Amino acid sequence: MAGTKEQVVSALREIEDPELRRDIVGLNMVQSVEVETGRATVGIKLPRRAGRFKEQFRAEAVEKITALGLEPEVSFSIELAGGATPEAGGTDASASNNPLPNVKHIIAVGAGKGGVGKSTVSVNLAVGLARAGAKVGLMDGDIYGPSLPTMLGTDRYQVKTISKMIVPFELHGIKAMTIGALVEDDKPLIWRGPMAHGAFQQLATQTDWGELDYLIIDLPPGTGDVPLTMSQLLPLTGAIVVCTPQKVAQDDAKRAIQMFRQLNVEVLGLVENMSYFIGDDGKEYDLFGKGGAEMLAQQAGVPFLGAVPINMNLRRNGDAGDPTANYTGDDQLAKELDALTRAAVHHVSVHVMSGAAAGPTLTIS
Ligand SMILES: Nc1ncnc2c1ncn2[C@@H]1O[C@H](COP(=O)(O)OP(=O)(O)OP(=O)(O)O)[C@@H](O)[C@H]1O
Repeated sequence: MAGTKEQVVSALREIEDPELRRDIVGLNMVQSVEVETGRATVGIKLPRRAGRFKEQFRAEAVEKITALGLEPEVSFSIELAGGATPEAGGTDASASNNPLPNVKHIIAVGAGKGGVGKSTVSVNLAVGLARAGAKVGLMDGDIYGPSLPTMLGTDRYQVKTISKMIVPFELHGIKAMTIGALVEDDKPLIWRGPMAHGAFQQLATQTDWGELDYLIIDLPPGTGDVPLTMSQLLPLTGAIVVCTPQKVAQDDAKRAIQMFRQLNVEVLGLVENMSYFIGDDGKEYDLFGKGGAEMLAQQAGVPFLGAVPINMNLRRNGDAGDPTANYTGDDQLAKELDALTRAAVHHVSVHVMSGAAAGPTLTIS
């Protein structure tokens, strides 16, 4: 006897999204299933991200339905909810007002407090994503105190422009640009509101980023002009907030989460940096009280992306402008950074799949 509708649904549950590692029924991709007179008609709706898996899903669905003794008819649609591309969070990355239409995901890395490791997380996330095969750009949005010239070693290179566009540095497998490369060394960077806006805008839109899977933006600490400019200018996928375990850092992180929410930017997750220290005796020391950020994440209802320990190689390689060495010279550190990268990608995907976030809608006057 030919299969029933329930059997078709349970067969479709065996088809897994290769990126999210969840089944297509659980991910709400299967929109309709009809079984009538020996024929199963299935409608599958894919978010744009998953469009490339269409033929793979079709082949699997056809095979499974045929095995149930039914004639398969499988149709697909690609989701562009309300004209917005879920790939760019709630905002419309294909709209004419998007200055970076060739960038799939823009992720800001912020912190309520200075010195907690925002730039360290930004750089290592960017390099980690690139090492996993993504096309990645890293923009130093910290226009007041750029760290990327040191952390990436860009000070060894000259900035070039072609047709008035800044050519980003290509190093450590990523493209990068920083205000530090455009101004004189050691000069204090004092920007009034409109100038800060202009500097950020120029870096974001006059750098020739080309096609990117991810553009990571390292923000200045705190809740000032730059995040506002950014949320007005760019269709962000979301933001990652970095904090250290101490109570004061968490209070500031709470403010940063609140700020992103007010700007209508999805908080993709919280990272606890300088979480603990592993001594030469192999013991773990919780210098600052590990675990606070995870609790804060729970309270604030945001994902916890992971903990990065205090690690001397991380500091040394940061000072030497060699982030690649974090992934090649210290297995434990590489494992921790890889886990962080994977968690970030996972939460980007989950957020994009949900298509839930309303993106920034303000425009610059
Ligand atoms: N987990 C860590 N282990 C060891 N050193 C670290 C770690 N995280 C950051 N550092 C070091 O601490 C210093 C400050 O880090 P970083 O510049 O990333 O912080 P930030 O939050 O971006 O600072 P700012 O507020 O100045 O922008 C750097 O020298 C960096 O190498």
